[in-house]
Amino acid sequence: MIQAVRDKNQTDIPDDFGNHDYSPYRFFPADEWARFRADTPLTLTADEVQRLRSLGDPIDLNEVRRIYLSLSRLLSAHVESSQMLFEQRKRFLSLSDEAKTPYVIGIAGSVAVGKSTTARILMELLSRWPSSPKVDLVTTDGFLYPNAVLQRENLMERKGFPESYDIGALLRFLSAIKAGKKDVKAPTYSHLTYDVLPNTFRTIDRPDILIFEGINVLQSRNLPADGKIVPMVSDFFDFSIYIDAEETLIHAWYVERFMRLRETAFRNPDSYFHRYATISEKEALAIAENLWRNINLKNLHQNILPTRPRADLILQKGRNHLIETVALRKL
Ligand SMILES: Nc1ncnc2c1ncn2[C@@H]1O[C@H](COP(=O)(O)OP(=O)(O)O)[C@@H](O)[C@H]1O
Ligand SMILES: CC(C)(COP(=O)(O)O)[C@@H](O)C(=O)NCCC(=O)O
Repeated sequence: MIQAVRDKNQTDIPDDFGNHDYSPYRFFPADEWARFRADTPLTLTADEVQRLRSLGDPIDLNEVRRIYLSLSRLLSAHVESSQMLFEQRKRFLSLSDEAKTPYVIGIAGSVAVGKSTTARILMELLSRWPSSPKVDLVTTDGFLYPNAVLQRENLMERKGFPESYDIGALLRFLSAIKAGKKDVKAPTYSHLTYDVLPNTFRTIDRPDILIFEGINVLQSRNLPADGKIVPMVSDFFDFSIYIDAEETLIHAWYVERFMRLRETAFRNPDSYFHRYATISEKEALAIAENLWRNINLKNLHQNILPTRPRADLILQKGRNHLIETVALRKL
């Protein structure tokens, strides 16, 4: 069974030139991957994992042990070597006042695939390594244009598509972070109001690691007609992760989450989706299916999945959000 998944995936992800004959990834079935945790201690408790997981994500301590301890060990090795290189370069160039810059990890994947849970678990685990006590997490939804702008530009049905983000603000944010600037402001988003929060920012002050999570973080931009070279979000990344699953599974997770939100968040009269808490189950299912098919699935096909081969590491999930295979870039 594992072998079948492995073989299928090996040809599923082509190399950078679209070649399906060999893959730039090395594929590890979850149980093999789990061995790389070596003697890394489990520093999270079952209660903490429960607090960190998103609605509908059944991740437990066993999954943290199986997948995330090895991953945090690998990432922390990357962070430590980049810190060592930074110190050596500083000595080599006799630079005494060079500001340390955060190590930036990007997390990409479809809506409802579970990016937030992965990001929060990694944040907690990485902050317990001595080399990176300060880890921050920023999500790209804060960089969406406000609903008023999306409505004016007829983009409400394109929320999450590249044109719905203020990409300039996003690049300015990452550029300030990577320049080692103090107190960089990150805009915030509310799933309750389904809108960016006006004049509400988080302050990011030179963390050791910044995790930057969102559906769009591995997208490249088309070159403008004037031939100017434009940066892309991933230019600021030191490491990137794509969370992957079969489309049918993500579809089910989206719809299940929508139906559970009807029992929880949508009951709040301030929720943008409050009206969906009171309609019949059949009507609500139709709305969820429609949102999935007309917005999120289209976005997955057109803009998210094509970025998967750009990731350094791919976590492939199966049923119940359990990770079955880890693909790590060899080159
Ligand atoms: N309409 C909503 N109301 C409240 N919370 C939501 C809503 N939609 C998504 N969320 C929450 O927002 C977070 C991000 O969701 P999403 O962007 O789909 O990414 P992912 O599922 O990959 O983390 C998740 O924790 C999810 O539970
Ligand atoms: C806000 C989102 C685009 C996710 O954005 P991200 O945090 O990945 O930048 C997504 O949750 C969303 O609202 N999609 C639009 C269709 C829907 O309501 O599901």
